[in-house]
Amino acid sequence: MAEPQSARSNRFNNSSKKVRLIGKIRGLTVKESESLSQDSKPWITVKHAQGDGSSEVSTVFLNTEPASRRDGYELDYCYEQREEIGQMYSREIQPLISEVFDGRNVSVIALGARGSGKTYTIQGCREKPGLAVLAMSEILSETEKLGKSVSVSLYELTQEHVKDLLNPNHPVIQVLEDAQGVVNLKGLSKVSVKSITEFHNVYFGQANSRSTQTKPTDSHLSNSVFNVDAIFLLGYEDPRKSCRDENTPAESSCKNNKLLHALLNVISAINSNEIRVPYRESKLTRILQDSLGGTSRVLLLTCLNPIFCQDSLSFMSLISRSCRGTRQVLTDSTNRSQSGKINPASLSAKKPISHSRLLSTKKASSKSVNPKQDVLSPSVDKDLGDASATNSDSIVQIHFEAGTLQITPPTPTHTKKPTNVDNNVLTVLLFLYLDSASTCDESNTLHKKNDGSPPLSERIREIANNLKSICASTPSAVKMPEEVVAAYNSQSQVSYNDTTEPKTPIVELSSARYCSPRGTFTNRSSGVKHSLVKEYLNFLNSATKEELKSLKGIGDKRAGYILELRKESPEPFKSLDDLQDIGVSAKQVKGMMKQMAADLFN
Ligand SMILES: Nc1ncnc2c1ncn2[C@@H]1O[C@H](COP(=O)(O)OP(=O)(O)OP(=O)(O)O)[C@@H](O)[C@H]1O
Repeated sequence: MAEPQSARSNRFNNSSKKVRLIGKIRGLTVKESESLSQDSKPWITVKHAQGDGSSEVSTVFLNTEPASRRDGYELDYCYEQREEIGQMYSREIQPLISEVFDGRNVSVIALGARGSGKTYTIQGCREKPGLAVLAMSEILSETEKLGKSVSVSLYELTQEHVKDLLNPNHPVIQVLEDAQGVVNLKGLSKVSVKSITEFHNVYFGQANSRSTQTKPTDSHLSNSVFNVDAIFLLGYEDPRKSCRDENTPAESSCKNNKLLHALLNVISAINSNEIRVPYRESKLTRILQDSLGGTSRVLLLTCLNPIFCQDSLSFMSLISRSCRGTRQVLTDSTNRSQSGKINPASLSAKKPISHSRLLSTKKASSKSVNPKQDVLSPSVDKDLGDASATNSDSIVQIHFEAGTLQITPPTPTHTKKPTNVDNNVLTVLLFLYLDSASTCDESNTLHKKNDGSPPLSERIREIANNLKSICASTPSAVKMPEEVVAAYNSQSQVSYNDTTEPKTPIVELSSARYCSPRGTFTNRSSGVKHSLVKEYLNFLNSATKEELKSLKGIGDKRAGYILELRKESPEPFKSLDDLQDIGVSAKQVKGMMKQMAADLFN
């Protein structure tokens, strides 16, 4: 089943893309097969063709209502229903594993709507192992040959908190960044695995193996450890749908989609070679920073439902936008900001683009650079026997972080970034699971009226009063003594009448805005705005927990999280953008600032 090594290497080494985007249309379940009539046409069709150079491309057509409309999206390759997981593995994953052993980080990220086959593809079941299990099997075999060992960590990301699932108490793990910018999950448990059975036991959550082997520092991991991360995200859901669906908390969907958007924004930025990659948008992307950036390879696997699914359609559109810097699928420019960043608010209104538009966009921007990839994602919290029995809300994503043969030995702190030198150590295996039960409680309180007297408001009011008094005590016109005016006029071509403030003749302001009353007012207002923002950030960087809680939009959890961030870095809030790290959106920030400014006049 495996391809020859030369063929495998070519597929990746010749690629200049940073992110490889592939699709997989899942097979039909028995129930689906029974319910489909013989003559029903598939809603997805795929056309394979030769792309630029020797690469192949697949165009995925989604037949939507009305029946005449067909939307096409271009992927690097799309695996059809008949194509087995084993084929995908040997074409896509196996070559990456070789690269992992050559020292490159690789991420495989599976995304898709509910029921699109992510779990089946990544995790599989005992009879039909998925990509992650096949990959682990190969990694174990390779590391054994090299005399290395593999260890596993398992964690979940809930409401931006990382919890250690291998510790029975599920403690919250701190995400720390050291002076070199290396992200560490402090104290995360690791379990050594020597066989695929042991891996299964850990991966599928068998309690015995967890309770007996979990220690943050495991002595037999001290010298020969291979590092793999697995990330499991929740499935994408169209926000409009979750609002109508009583079984799906809209907040949960919104929170999960936010993480997905943050991830896709990062991928988009990487893909477009942007200088600033927004890793700080979420804890997820901060954790993944080392796995996605640099020379890492990223394989994005989009899973598709074989039966019409609105979420799959929306998701295709979303994913195509995030990857358009490299591979052009159809893109909808109306849903993107100028920077190319995905605007979460626009996602519910996405409109797939026509095929012709897609193809023309592609021509314009199909040049890309180094690809990267990382891991695979399995679902983690349910019985292992049947993929369908696993977590129901999944999107996505597994991620194998690959180390290199020369990596520093693991310490009690899990170090994700492979370093380059001396020790014969690969790295660790992590699993990350995003909790579908997360809520947006705190963000919902952002605009609620708070009866307390926020200390920050008081401080801002004080600043405003000081500014007012300064303005009031500064006359707009100063009457100059006559002798001064006369002396000045005698030396200058410029003459002043006796009611004007002295001015320096050589200074000419380029715009009337600066000297008009309106201009002066605008300048002063922006100064006040700047002071207000600065004071607000100072406050977040220095206030006590109780003081923080007196602010609108900051509850107990968020205040606690701010204190955590301050432990990681003394001044975590340098701009209002940094508030996104505590789950406050740009829109909410704006609302808070407006409210604060309005409070000054109350
Ligand atoms: N290739 C396939 N052949 C047959 N059945 C499949 C295939 N892929 C997936 N299925 C079945 O389709 C259903 C949905 O798949 P799966 O649970 O993997 O989707 P998912 O994307 O992980 O769903 P969720 O987001 O709800 O977790 C399951 O019953 C699974 O067994």
